[in-house]
Order: sequence, then structure tokens, then C-alpha cells
Amino acid sequence: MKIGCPKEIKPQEFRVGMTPNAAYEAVQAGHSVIIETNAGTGAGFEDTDYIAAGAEIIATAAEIFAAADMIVKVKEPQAVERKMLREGQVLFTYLHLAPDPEQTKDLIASGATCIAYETVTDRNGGLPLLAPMSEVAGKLAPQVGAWTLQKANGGRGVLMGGVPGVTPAKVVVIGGGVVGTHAARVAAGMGADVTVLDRSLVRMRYLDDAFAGVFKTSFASAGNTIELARQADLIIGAVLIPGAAAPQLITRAQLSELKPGTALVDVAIDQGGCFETSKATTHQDPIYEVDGIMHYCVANMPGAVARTSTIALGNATMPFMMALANKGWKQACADDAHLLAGLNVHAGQITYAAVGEALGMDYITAEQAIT
Ligand SMILES: NC(=O)C1=CN([C@@H]2O[C@H](COP(=O)(O)OP(=O)(O)OC[C@H]3O[C@@H](n4cnc5c(N)ncnc54)[C@H](O)[C@@H]3O)[C@@H](O)[C@H]2O)C=CC1
Ligand SMILES: CC(=O)C(=O)O
Ligand SMILES: [Mg+2]
Repeated sequence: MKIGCPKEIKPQEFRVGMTPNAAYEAVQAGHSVIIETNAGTGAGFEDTDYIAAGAEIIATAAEIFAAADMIVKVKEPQAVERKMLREGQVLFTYLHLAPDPEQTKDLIASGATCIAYETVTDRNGGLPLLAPMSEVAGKLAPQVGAWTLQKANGGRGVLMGGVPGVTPAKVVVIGGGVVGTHAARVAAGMGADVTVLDRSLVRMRYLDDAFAGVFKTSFASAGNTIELARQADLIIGAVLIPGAAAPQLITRAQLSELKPGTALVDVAIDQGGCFETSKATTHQDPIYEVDGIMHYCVANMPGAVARTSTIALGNATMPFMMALANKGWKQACADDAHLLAGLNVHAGQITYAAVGEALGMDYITAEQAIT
């Protein structure tokens, strides 16, 4: 199979879909790998590293899209990339379709087979291709939250860890999964007073066992959420219902109940965001204010630490990419229900229920798509 990896074109996105190690693995298995020139530079991988791995360097994305049987990327294809996809081609990347009708319509129109990293599952009920980037974004969230809290950035002027004689910042993390746990650990490590809200009692039992004394847990009822939000300096949104649009847990009307200059970091923005007033921002212009409350809503947070993120993502995607290349997408998905769970669009149809439901569009099941 010919595997193609274009340079990411989303603003300030420095990650790359294939590391030289991934290229080497594919080449050793008899596949050919084409990489757009300078695709890895932002993550510290030079064209010469890919050539040493046995890949070929290609001048333009257009040539990659035209030649490759499978495109491996990081972020959802941008409009110009979607025009280059074609029927029979496999796209393996993050998609986040539920809040994105335009992208969904373009992928349907392309006829391509689109497998979304974020809905591939594992046998423990986890999301193995989302997890590494959730670990990164979770660890970044208190860091960017602390920056947003600084007075010059519109924040309350509260230091995360406080100082002797002054209490630390109160941090509320909504959603105690991968993002939430990593965010809570780092915020607690900075000395903040941290509470994690979740609706899963099973998850909260685990968090309490593992992190008692580090951070507190609380059930994410609407009442508890607003009560803790009123006291918070920093609120981190980290909920997920896989594949679906994020539930909105703080409304615009409720912003007036928060302390002026509170920082909201909505990591769940790639699924539409869990605060009513969230809208996606970029690393170039990451924060904005609504009713005196500062919002940070960057949809590709891990791009800020592109080298760490690229290597972490590549470690996770490699076995799935190899299965797709070695067996072809249909056999690979037929053999592995967890990879099949990643199928979001195939040959002009949505194949993931939560995406169809979120967008009010027709869908078939992934099982129907492979039979
Ligand atoms: N902005 C960015 O750059 C990035 C965003 N993300 C996003 O962060 C979000 C969280 O991802 P993960 O932590 O990996 O998911 P996860 O599945 O590990 O955790 C989500 C948690 O939310 C909880 N939850 C669901 N509904 C809830 C509700 N109404 N109230 C309270 N808790 C609720 C679940 O019980 C679960 O524990 C996802 O939308 C993911 O796409 C992930 C990486 C990077
Ligand atoms: C998960 C995701 O959207 C990202 O890493 O950018
Ligand atoms: Mg998006």
C-alpha cells in the first residue's frame, strides 16, 4: 500500500501524522511511504530522517493526496484537503465530526473511508488513540489556565499555588477521565485546591482510591457544578460522551454567578465545548472574554508541544496504521471491533450513530458498512 502523510495546515499545528519510526515500520513491512517536504520539521523531524527510514519526500500535498491509498494525518482535514480526498481512499486522523456539519458533508461527498482516531476503542472501554493527546492536553490545561488567570490576560490575578499566608487558587475540573485526571494532578502539583466532578461513580471511586489527599471528587449534578463553579478561580472542561457533541454544563446566564476574571479552559471544545459560551480558538489568539469571564478554547492544544505529542500519538496509532496497511481497511476492521469503532464515514454515508444523531443526518452502522 502507498501511505501518504501531508504537512498539517491548521493554524499553529506543528504535529505530524507519521514519525520516521512509523515510516520505517511501514517500509519494512513492504509498503511505500510518501511524506510532504518539511511535514515533520515542527516536531523536530527532518526530511533526511524520513529518507533514512526509507520514505520518499514529495513536494506538495496535492501529489500526496493524488497518489496515496491511505492518508495519515493529525487534525481533521481542512476544506482544501477535503477537496483532494477521493472514493476508495482511506483517511486515518482525528475528525471530531459531531460539532462540524461542513466537514461531515465534505467527507460524505468525497466517498472516502474515514476512520477517526477519537472513536477507536480498547478492551478496557478506553479510547487508545485519544488518550495520548488527552494526557498532553490535560497536563497543559492548568498551565494555560494559570496564564489566563494573570491580570494582564484578563484573569483574576490569582496565583495557582498561593504563597505562605494566602490561600491557593480553587480549580474545578469537570470530567474525571484522561484529560481531567492529568489536569487535576498537575493543578494539585502546582499547589492549587482541586476538585474533580464526574457523573460516573465508578470513575470517582477509582480517583478517590488513587488520588485521595491530592484532589477531591464531587458528583457532577447541575447543583454541585454551579456551586463549585461560583467558588472557582479556574474551571477546566474535560467531559466526553464518545463521538457525541459535548453536553453544555455552564450556561451564559450562569457566567454572572462566577467571580469576575474566572478562567474557563474548555478542553472539550473539539467536541463543541462544555460551556455555552465556548467557541474554538487558535494558539495564535487563544483567549477571549464573555461577561467578564476569560475563555481559553484551543481545539488543538497538543500542537503546542508538537514533539512530545507527535511521538506519543505515533506510538498509539502505529499498530492500527499497520493493520490498515497490511490487511486493507475492510479486513482490518472486520478483524478488530475496536478499529471498526473508528469508522465514521464510508462511501458517502455516516457510519457512527452519535455523529448522525448530533447532526440530525442519516447514518448506517459500521457493521453494515463492512458487510
Ligand atoms: N482541545 C484539545 O486540544 C483536546 C481535546 N480533547 C478532548 O477532551 C475531552 C475529554 O477527553 P478524555 O478525557 O480523553 O475523555 P474520557 O472519556 O477519558 O473522560 C471523559 C469523562 O467525562 C465524564 N462525563 C461525561 N459526561 C459528563 C457530565 N455531564 N458531567 C461530568 N462528567 C461527565 C465521563 O464519565 C468521563 O469520565 C474530549 O472531548 C476530547 O476530544 C482531548 C485532547 C486534546
Ligand atoms: C484530540 C485532538 O483533537 C488533538 O489532539 O488535537
Ligand atoms: Mg475541529
